[in-house]
This record gives sequence, C-alpha cells and structure tokens, in this order.
Amino acid sequence: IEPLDVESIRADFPILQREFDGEQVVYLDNAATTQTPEPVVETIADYYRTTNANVHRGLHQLSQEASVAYEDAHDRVAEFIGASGEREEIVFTKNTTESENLVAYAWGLNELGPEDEVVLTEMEHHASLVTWQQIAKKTGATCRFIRVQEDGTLDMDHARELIGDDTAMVSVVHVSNTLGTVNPVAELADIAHDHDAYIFVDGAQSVPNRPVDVEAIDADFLAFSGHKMAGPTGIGVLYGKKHLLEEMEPYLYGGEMIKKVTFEDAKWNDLPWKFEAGTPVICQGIALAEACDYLDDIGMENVKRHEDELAQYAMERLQEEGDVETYGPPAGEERGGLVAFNLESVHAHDLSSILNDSAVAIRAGDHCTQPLHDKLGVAASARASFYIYNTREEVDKLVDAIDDARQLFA
Ligand SMILES: Cc1ncc(COP(=O)(O)O)c(CN[C@@H]2CONC2=O)c1O
Repeated sequence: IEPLDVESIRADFPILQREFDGEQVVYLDNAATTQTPEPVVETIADYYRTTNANVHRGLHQLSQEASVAYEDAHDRVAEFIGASGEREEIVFTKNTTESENLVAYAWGLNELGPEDEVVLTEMEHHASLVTWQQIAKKTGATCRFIRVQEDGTLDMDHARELIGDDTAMVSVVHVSNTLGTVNPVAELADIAHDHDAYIFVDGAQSVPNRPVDVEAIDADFLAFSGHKMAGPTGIGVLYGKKHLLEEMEPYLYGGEMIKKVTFEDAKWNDLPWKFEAGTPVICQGIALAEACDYLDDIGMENVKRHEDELAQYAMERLQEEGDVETYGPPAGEERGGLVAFNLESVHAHDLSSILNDSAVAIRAGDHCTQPLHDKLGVAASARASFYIYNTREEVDKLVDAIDDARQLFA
C-alpha cells in the first residue's frame, strides 16, 4: 500500500482551484458527492462529440459503437466489485435510491406478506429505511431495526435475535454516512442466509471508498452511486445475484426491456436489460467505467488507507478543545472517511455557514438519517467527509474555521 500522490490527483480536479473571496475551496462534502476528475469529464465530452447515439444495436455505426461501450461498461463495473456474472448482474439505475426501490418494488411488493419481516438497522439512510418501511406498509410485512450501540457499532447480539425464520430480507448499510461505522456485512449475510433470508447491502459509502467484493460478502443485492465515486450524477448501480435477477419481475415497463410484445402480453429481454426500461443512462454508464479505471489506478486499498488517516486525524484535532461532540466509533476505532460532529452551543447549520465564510465546504443536517439523529438526541449534525484529493492541511483549515465559529459565539 503506497501513499497517494495527492498533488498529482488534485491536478485532475480543476474545481479544487476555485476561490471564494480569495480563499481556496476546502471541499469536505464527499459523502454527499465527490468531484469529477478530468479523465471522466473528457470521457463525457468525447462521448457527446464523437459517439452519441441511442443504444441496443441500431443498424448504424454510431449506435453500434455506443451500444458496445454502454454494454461493456456493465462488465467494467462488475469487475470493480467482483461480480463474476459480469453484465448480467449489473443494472444501471439513476442512483442508489432507485436501486433500493427497484428491489423493494420488483421483489418486495411481490414476495412480502403479513408474516414476513424486513430487518434494517437504526443507522439506515432514508433510501433504504423509508423504502422498506413503505413497502412493508403496502404488503403488511413488519420492519425491525437492529440497535446501534453507544460506540456507534451495531449490536450484533440484537441482530442475531432479530434475524430469524420470519425474516425475508436484511437491508443494511455497509458504511454509515453519519456515524462512519463499518458494519460486518459478510457476517450479517451469513446470519441472513442461515435463516433463508436475502441481504441487501447499501454500498453508497463503501464501494467508492474501500475494496468491496460482493462475492466475498455473499450479498444478494448491493447498491451504490456513480457520483460518489468520481463519476457523474444520474447513474446508480444495482448488483444482484444472477439467479435472483432472473426470477424477479421488472417494475418499470416500456421499450428496450422487452423481447416480444403483442396486444395481449410481453416477453422480457435478457439480463440486465430487463431492468433498464427506455433510453438508459448511456453516457453516464460509459463515464462510470472510466471512473472505475481512475480509482483502480490509484488502488482501492490506498483510497481506504488515505481516508482512514484523514478521518482519524480529524477525530484527533476535533477533540482537542473538548467542546466538540463527534458521533460514531471513538478515535482509533475503525471508521469510514467521514466524521459527523457538533460544536457546543452552535447549531450545525450556523457552523456550516461560518465555515463557508472560509470556503470550507461541509454538510449540516440530518444526512437523510433522521431516526438516527432522533436516537442521538440531536436535530442536526455537521459532517466532514474525505476523498482522494483531501489533505491534512485541509483538516487543519476545517479546525481553524471551527475556531472562528467558537470565537464568534463565545
Ligand atoms: C449510505 C447512503 N445510502 C444511500 C444514499 C443515496 O444515494 P443517492 O442520493 O445517490 O441515491 C446515500 C447518499 N448520501 C447522502 C446524500 O447527501 N449526503 C449524504 O450523506 C448514502 O450516503
């Protein structure tokens, strides 16, 4: 594992040179969305300049080229997460949220009933929590929530208690976008499978940030977003085991997802096209494949270590004054590349706008985890989240800007 050459990486992100009132931007909102490197931007521009056409093998050269690039992008993404079924296990959606909804509607609505349970965790993002909660209401199924412990980790004894013979689906976030907690998803998959339940892993904050091997986890489904991994917005990925996707009915109907249509009925297309109705996210898919190349050139172990270092350094610095409460595992314990926190007597929204005065960009709010914030007993939190182009000096600038707020509200 070698240290990242952050300076040469930063050269790929011209946006990081932007200045607000003479202050260079310090972009620490990567859990919300990451910036886009030149090679990915070039891929997007080149596509529209040279290859743009509608896919699924129109009978002309441009469509052939666009179709091959789009279809191959599925194989590239499959390789990035260790899906040996290649394109047949990779559905391109709009984002993680749509990927969660696809399984909740296409599988959940048909398979869940009043005797079934869906086991979630208290740290789920609304993309899974609200989705399964609403599908459970429609089907009469019951949602159960694995407890989060004081130190931000999952109560695995409680997980073993909740996951049982009535469990049909376990849906769990791999890395919490609020706590930074890294959940033992392979162990949870084992427990789910021991009870013939499926497991859906929300990989939005893990696939972009650390090596993820869907087959090592033995996930039945896994979702993530292109815009969180140096790719464009407008594309998400649903990984599903091939035999499960084969058995599942589609939930979006239209062109491209069919093989044969009569006035009476329709036959579905092969995987993954069965789940990609209408004109798909062609350019975004091709750009996401480029983002996979960009990240693999750096090495996902190296990405993980870089983020680990910055997150631990931030934990250390934030706790120096004693008036900052951080959430999730304590300093020194494993966490993803993010820290949510509150500065005593300063509301997170006020803090983030003061940080913005110093061109420090963080997120403030509930991070789409309102039930978790209720449990933490706070209405909102500030959150700094790191990626491949951030530096220790930027953590220092964050801490200096927090000190400005401390002085202002003293
Ligand atoms: C753990 C997790 N799951 C699902 C999502 C939904 O992803 P899409 O928005 O791409 O569908 C997010 C997005 N993270 C939110 C978005 O902004 N700030 C966050 O932490 C997330 O962090």
